[in-house]
Amino acid sequence: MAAISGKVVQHNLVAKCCQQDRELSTKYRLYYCTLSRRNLLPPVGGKLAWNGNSTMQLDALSKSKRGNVYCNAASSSTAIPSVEKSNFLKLQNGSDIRGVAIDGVEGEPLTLTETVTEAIAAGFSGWLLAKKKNVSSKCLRVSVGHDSRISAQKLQDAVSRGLARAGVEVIQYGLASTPAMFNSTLTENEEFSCPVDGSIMITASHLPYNRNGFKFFTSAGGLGKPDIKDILERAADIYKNIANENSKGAETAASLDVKRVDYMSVYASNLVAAVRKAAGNIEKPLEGFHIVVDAGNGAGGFFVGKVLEPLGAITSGSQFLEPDGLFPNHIPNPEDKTAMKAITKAVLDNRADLGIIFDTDVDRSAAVDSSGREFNRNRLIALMSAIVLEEHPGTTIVTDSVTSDGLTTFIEKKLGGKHHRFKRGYKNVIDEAIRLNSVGEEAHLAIETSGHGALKENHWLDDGAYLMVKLLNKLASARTSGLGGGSKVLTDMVEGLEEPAVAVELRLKIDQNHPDLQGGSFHDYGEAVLKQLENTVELDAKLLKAPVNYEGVRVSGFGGWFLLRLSLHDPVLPLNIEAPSKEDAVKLAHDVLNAVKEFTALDTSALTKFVGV
Ligand SMILES: O=P(O)(O)OC[C@H]1O[C@H](O)[C@H](O)[C@@H](O)[C@@H]1O
Repeated sequence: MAAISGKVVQHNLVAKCCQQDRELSTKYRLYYCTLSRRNLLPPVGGKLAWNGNSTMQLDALSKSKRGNVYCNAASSSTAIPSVEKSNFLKLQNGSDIRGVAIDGVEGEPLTLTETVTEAIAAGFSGWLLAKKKNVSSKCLRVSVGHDSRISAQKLQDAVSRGLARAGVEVIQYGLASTPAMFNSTLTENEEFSCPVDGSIMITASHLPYNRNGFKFFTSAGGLGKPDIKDILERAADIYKNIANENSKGAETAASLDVKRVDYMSVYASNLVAAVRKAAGNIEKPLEGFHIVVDAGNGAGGFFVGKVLEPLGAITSGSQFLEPDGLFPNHIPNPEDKTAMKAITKAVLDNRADLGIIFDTDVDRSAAVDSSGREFNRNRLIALMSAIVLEEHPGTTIVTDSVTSDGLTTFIEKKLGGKHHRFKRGYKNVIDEAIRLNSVGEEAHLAIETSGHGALKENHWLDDGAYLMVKLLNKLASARTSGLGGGSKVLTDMVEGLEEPAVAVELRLKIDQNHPDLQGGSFHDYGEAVLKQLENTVELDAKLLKAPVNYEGVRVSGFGGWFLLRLSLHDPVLPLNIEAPSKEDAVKLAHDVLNAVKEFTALDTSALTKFVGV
């Protein structure tokens, strides 16, 4: 790891100067930075040494609440396998990176090795540097956090090494939530080394324990698909060098100095402040409310001790708050039926006023009222829309494509807002809301049935915890205005939302190796299936194609609707059906089956089973 032992230590020291640049008054800045750079000594025996005095002086001047930690600079001393560029590109999952980080699951070979991770982090540094024109890499700082996965520590160290290669200052947050990581690019607090120039969250959301991945942020928000591709291309280019250096690891291992900051406390205190402010600056606006949290052993446990308790809530009965990357209790996912059952049971068993559940990295959430009624999917969107439309009458609510017709009626007829049903994908929904505002259409909420949601007032931060803060504000303010306690105020807000008797999602796989693809991509094949369905629908008088639709084929009929579309990530066509009865749902499913049955690479068995053929 020659480069680490030389360049990294040097860069790290110089980066430290840049941080001091931000902290020190002009008078001292030049002196200390010049001093420490001057005292940098050349490599000795494969390692780099420097005169500790200047660093100590700098450290003494720093008021950061942090500790210095040392990662092993080299990950291994064995030969590192080569990785093709195409394999790097396969790690892209929409606007995230996802891969296998733990070996041992049959058919799932390791793709996110430490060296690959290092290369990706170095690729991000390169991308960031290219964005921040006229800034030296040595003046960039990047925060790194992770969820509760068992590969988290290993990848955090690898990310840190990759960043440090480029001379970027690394600030580790340890266990953190995805929204907190984005927030660290916006927070103005030099004591905590904020704002950072970029941020990396190590997470694979609700996926199985062996997976992991990365989300990247700057103050402009989460990176988009083209940025991720750019980072992976850069990573593929750098990989070979890193692998060569890492293969020499044992002889040249050195220590990498990174900072550790308890940023989750800063982030959580902002949430506490938001609730206090909304309640008229009351210290404990939730006093007497019993609220249980289910963190599913992900990163959301902080919400109990750092948010609810300081606000005065009783939190007994909260469960699965301890991080455990094997997720032994249930999948941390508000879309998962078992997970929703678990929080509902906790609410009922504890006679709590409200239940809150988060996904692994806390960018998604759902709630349960005191009677056990779930606020997730369309109902959570209805509730959030009611809250936001009280504050911003007439505003547009942007949602994903699988939202119900009943939700549109509720938002438009009952709440007097406008429902803009867009595409699936939290980033698509948020970007669309930002676009609408930029062309003069006011939109304050972008939210998905998956439990992702972002508000304009919160910098369009995709934040499950902030969604829950909006519910807490409502509880607290209802009581202040004498409307009584409990979660009835929330339940009343979704009164009138029409809900279908049947709502299903069937996921139809495309076999990518099937001869019917004729060497083409699953994407093209999926598009051909959709075109065929569209043509069939046009000839059927009982079916009506949605006049405005942004993805797939959405059709009304038999008192309900269906949407067939391409998955954002997988060779899959998800089919959503909602209908007033099973019989009507089956009729809709039948029409889809008849239209697509000639596509032999499409696995329609779920559909066949549903229609009972
Ligand atoms: O298109 P699908 O396979 O149904 O996946 C769509 C979903 O993928 C991820 O989970 C994203 O975080 C969601 O924002 C998105 O809605």
